[in-house]
Amino acid sequence: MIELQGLTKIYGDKTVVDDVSLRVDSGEFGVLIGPSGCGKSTTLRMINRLIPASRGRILLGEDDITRLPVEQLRRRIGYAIQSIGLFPHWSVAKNIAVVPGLLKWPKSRIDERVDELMGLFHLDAGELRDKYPHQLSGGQAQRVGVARALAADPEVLLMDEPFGAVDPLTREVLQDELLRVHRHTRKTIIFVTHDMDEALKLASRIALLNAGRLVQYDRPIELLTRPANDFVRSFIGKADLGLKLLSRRWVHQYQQPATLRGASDESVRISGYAWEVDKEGRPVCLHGGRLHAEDTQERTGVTPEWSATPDMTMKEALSRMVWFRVMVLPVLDSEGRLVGEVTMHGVMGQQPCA
Ligand SMILES: Nc1ncnc2c1ncn2[C@@H]1O[C@H](COP(=O)(O)OP(=O)(O)OP(=O)(O)O)[C@@H](O)[C@H]1O
Repeated sequence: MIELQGLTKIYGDKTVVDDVSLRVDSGEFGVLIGPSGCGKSTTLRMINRLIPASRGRILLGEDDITRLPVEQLRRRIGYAIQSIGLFPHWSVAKNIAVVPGLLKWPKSRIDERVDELMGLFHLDAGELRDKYPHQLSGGQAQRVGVARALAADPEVLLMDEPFGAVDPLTREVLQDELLRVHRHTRKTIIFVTHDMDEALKLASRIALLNAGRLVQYDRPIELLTRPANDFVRSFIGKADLGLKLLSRRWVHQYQQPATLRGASDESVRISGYAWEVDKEGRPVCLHGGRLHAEDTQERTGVTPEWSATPDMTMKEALSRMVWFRVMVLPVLDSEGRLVGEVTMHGVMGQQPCA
């Protein structure tokens, strides 16, 4: 657990971190986000004691970090940064082993730990152990940087825009890997980014800073649905707030009972469409339910793409509705049987169930 209490940093007459208080519980994935210059990196550097705080306290578990010997702090807090900072003349293995080496672990334990971490990050130890940083791809170098930060099994991992310099595809892969490693290790993470999509994907809690002050500290869904003020609204809402929101919601939250062909004429009249299913309960086609009046085709064959599953995000379901020009998607179980439907009308008007 990391707790910041009234954390403040003043340079000259400028307060760059201003009375920030927040707590990241054990095993949580906290993300610091905000516009350039809002004080994210300065906050992280104070936590790591790379720079001293002007006021306030930082607790690591029960301990005030200013009272911990520096080598204990380095062991308990891992640090990974965008520029990676790998030593260019050291091999991958030696780079990963920096902190265990400082802690004077026996060689056999260090070797074992290096292999374990390379495995965790899908780095082929046979091929890469003795390579030098300039022989790695950007994604591989980032993995080595994060593996190095985890080498001494710290309680907390601080990450300052670690994926800022890699291409978007590699970035997504690295994000997925980090989520997997987080699930596996349950480390407490504090991650700095200025990319809202990255924050929404990774965070269990997001701290939004502006001009050194903490504006809102909340779960991603709360930030999206209950922004504390206009600054939050404009920071998250600039591009595609609605779609971001639907990327955190799931089909099963919007799912309704399907209207079947042969149901009472009244229910078919109200919904304007009905599903025809085969003997096993798999949908065969939809009668009605198209977006446009010119789509006069009465019976529309159901394909695997034109359907949803309960664990699909509503963003993807909506995208499919738009692509197939339909008002409604069948929701299928793993056997392809019709278990419900989601509708455009439901997305617009209905509060999702918990
Ligand atoms: N050593 C320093 N002396 C004076 N001002 C500093 C110093 N270090 C940082 N600052 C100022 O503190 C403010 C916060 O900087 P910081 O690097 O924490 O911002 P950030 O939110 O991480 O920004 P970015 O997203 O651009 O990396 C900036 O205005 C910066 O110019």
